[in-house]
Amino acid sequence: MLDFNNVTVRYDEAEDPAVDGLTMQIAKGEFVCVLGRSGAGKSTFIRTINGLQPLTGGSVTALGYELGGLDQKKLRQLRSEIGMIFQHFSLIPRMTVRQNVYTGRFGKRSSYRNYLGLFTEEEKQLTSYFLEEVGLLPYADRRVERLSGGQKQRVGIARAMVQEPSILLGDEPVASLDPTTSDHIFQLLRQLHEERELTTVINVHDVELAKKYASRIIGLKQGRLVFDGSPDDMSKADLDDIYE
Ligand SMILES: Nc1ncnc2c1ncn2[C@@H]1O[C@H](COP(=O)(O)OP(=O)(O)OP(=O)(O)O)[C@@H](O)[C@H]1O
Repeated sequence: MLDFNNVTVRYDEAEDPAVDGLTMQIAKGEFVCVLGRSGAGKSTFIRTINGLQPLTGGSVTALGYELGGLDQKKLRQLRSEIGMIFQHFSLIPRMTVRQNVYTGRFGKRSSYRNYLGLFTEEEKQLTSYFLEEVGLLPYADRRVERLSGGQKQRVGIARAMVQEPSILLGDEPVASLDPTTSDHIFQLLRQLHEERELTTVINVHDVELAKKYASRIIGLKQGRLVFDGSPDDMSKADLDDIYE
């Protein structure tokens, strides 16, 4: 499903690489949480999966395609298979909940249809279905700027899901939310992960959330893999090593 082969990313002028020779595979159906200190390379790693982050060395293969070697059309097609949710939601505040969720379909449609805002009956139903799944159907016509942080992230999740992705990525999706809301969001993500048979990779700062919801935990430190195992395998010493 995802294959990382000696992946290295070095930003211009940085002394050390942000991701340093990462080699591993992620299989279909895994729910992976990525842990690490601030600056450990988690966001950079996540962004290599949808081709947002150019590599300095190595290769990433997603769904059988090596990301580095794709033309624009194929890259767009592959990206439409990969949903992403963000820490700061990345929504359009003045648009309604439903309009924001529709934008998740854009990668799957012609620019012409996007420009005219033409949506098929099936796309409308899909949008309503996921708004119901995330508990926001009653808010469908409300502007996003009038929602709470937790509700905004539910919009972000619905937007990713209408894309009908096979892979779901999350870059600190609960870092701006309180602990109870964060737990509810993870519960929802895990539920959708099972229902839609996704492969999920999420960066998270909260170790307890990772232990509760992940099937596999990856620990990064200075861009290197220092832990890779199930939540049950992760000892206090492993955690100390990741965060020291
Ligand atoms: N656009 C950039 N240009 C230069 N250096 C960058 C850039 N983005 C990240 N870095 C550096 O790369 C390293 C890894 O950053 P990254 O954002 O991937 O870490 P992170 O683990 O996601 O951190 P955080 O938890 O704070 O979001 C850091 O040293 C950071 O300063």
